[in-house]
Amino acid sequence: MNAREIAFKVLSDIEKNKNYSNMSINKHFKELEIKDQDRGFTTELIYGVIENRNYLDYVMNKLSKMKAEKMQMHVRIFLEMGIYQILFLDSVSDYAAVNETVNLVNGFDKKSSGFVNAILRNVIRQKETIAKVDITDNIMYLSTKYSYKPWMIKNWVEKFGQEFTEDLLDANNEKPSIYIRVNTLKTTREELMSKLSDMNIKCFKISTLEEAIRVENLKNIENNKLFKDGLFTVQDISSMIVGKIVNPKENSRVLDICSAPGGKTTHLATIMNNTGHIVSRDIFEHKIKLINATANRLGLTNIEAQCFDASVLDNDNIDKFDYVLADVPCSGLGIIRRKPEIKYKEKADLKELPSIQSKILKNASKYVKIDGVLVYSTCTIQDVENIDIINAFLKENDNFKLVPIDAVNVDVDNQDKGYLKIYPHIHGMDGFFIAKLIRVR
Ligand SMILES: C[S@@+](CC[C@H](N)C(=O)[O-])C[C@H]1O[C@@H](n2cnc3c(N)ncnc32)[C@H](O)[C@@H]1O
Repeated sequence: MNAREIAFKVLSDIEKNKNYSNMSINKHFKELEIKDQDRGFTTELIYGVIENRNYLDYVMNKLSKMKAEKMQMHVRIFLEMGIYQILFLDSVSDYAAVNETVNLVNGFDKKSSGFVNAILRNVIRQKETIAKVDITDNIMYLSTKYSYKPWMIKNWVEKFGQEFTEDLLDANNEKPSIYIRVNTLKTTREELMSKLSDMNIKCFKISTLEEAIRVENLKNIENNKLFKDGLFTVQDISSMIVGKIVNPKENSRVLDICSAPGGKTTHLATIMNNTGHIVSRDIFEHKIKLINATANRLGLTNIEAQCFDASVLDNDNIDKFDYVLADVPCSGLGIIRRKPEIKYKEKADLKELPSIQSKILKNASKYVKIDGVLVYSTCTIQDVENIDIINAFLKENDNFKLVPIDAVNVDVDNQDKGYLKIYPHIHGMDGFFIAKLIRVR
């Protein structure tokens, strides 16, 4: 199967089955045995189309009487793929973009190929004029140009201002770097970098985190021998910072109440040098095996994975833990670079989150011993899911207080106050919120 065909299959799967892009890509790449040289282009095409869908449909609508939202799904996706290649990919000639797309349509639905061919040729002919977004309303202009639901742009412009929002939108369209976390139980950063370099993988040390490496050209990770041997885990810097802030001592008792697939849990277990005991919970049974698989691969034996709903109070574990991490479910608006489909979430879909987050935080606090640490984190930049949750919690729980964060030097404006607000365009990493509290009595 060629790269464009696979991209079409993945895009259809994401749309039909509401799957996350990264999961659908992994699943299809595994099942379809894609050639190594096709992985990059296929991934770029999939992410490019999702990232720019509103804009691509806007361009399409300028040329077609039948509007994008009325088209059959497959015809629209073929057109989005073709227009994306013409307007965004310098590496693909206009001729190839049209011909390859039309060939694909022919094999799928012959009667639509003339229509697709005509639209794509018109895109090429009128490139200069149709590529421009001619919308005067600021919110609609930005939500078309950058492809977002208008409510998100409106929310950010009101909250952060125009310049901040545009910088954020630009950063969200950038390709995120890949970072790996060294399994310090099995190797050192230097040794791992040298082994990766032998595989022609470019490595760069991250000065602020001693276990972090930025890598380039690391493909087909699950089949990489060093990965299979458990020498590293793929994890963004922001997520590693959460582990650094919890920073559990050896032999302590830790509870991670929303822990699948286990990125932060395995980091905590490593920081503890595989001593003590970590109870790693998640509400989904099928995700528990992901935690166990990663722990096994990394050679960690101090993790006990359990299926448990964090919104239900577990009376058996009150006051039992030295450290509790609540890495709660959230809107994900800080990780749009990695999951661009988040741009199209409806406001209503996210309405319930703050009350779930508050409930989970409240329960999490009950498991913390006196003098114990409670860390709350999200991968979103929305105050309603972040600092507002913490402030409301502190109002009702004066036995907890925020404590200055000194494990990292990231958000100098806030970390002395006990929390970090991380933004992709300011800090060059996933957007996160992390608060550190201690139980004082
Ligand atoms: C942000 S993710 C956690 C990521 C994880 N800490 C890591 O670093 O790999 C949030 C997790 O919370 C889980 N979750 C959602 N609702 C939950 C609940 N009520 N109780 C426990 N886990 C829940 C989700 O299944 C998801 O795996």
